[in-house]
Amino acid sequence: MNMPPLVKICGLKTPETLDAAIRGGATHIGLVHYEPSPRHVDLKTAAELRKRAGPHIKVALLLVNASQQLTGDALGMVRPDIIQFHGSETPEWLAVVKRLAPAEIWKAVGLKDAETLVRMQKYNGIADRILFDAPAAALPGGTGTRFDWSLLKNHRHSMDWGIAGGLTPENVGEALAATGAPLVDVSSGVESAPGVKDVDKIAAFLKAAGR
Ligand SMILES: O=C(O)c1ccccc1N[C@@H]1O[C@H](COP(=O)(O)O)[C@@H](O)[C@H]1O
Repeated sequence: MNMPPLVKICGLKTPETLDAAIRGGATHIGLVHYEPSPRHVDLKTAAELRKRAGPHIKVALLLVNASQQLTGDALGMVRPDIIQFHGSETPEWLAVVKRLAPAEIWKAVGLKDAETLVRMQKYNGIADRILFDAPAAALPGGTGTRFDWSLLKNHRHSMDWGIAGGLTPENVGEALAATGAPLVDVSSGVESAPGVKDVDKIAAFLKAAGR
């Protein structure tokens, strides 16, 4: 029997929605610390949610082009299992953080075309996982936009990876069949309004993904 994919529910802001993700079998949750996002949580709230999540689910802290100071403060306060870099962070910066922080390093990459798959090789050996997302628009992510899944069809992955961008309870099965992704990440597809998570949609997404 095929193993179910890893599933990350991102952009959680409340204990109730965190509990729904855990109850439904999510393997990862994400906390967004990026002020322009409707899912932004301050570091105190992120630290409280991180504690509530407990040891059995992996917690990712999402940062976008954060300064050295903010990155250090955020890691010190929240102590995430994973740092998800979702901006234009360089491999050199990720390597510095990797040396200093006891956390996995994930790098989101906006998958525009086949050339992107070549360019992202610069993160090989540095990022612990690549997260393919739609190319950045007004916001660098969390916009509910899909990328062309067929770009990954015959790609030979040299790093651990996953997909994000416009996933919903309705299309996650198709996305998994098209890409064979070992991990799916959703944010706006399980919301009733921007930044407002819906516990029923969280449950439906986890079920549709096979959790
Ligand atoms: O969630 C956000 O607001 C966000 C802001 C800035 C960068 C990334 C963000 N979210 C991540 O984007 C992808 C796709 O999200 P969606 O499902 O299309 O809404 C996902 O990894 C989110 O964690």
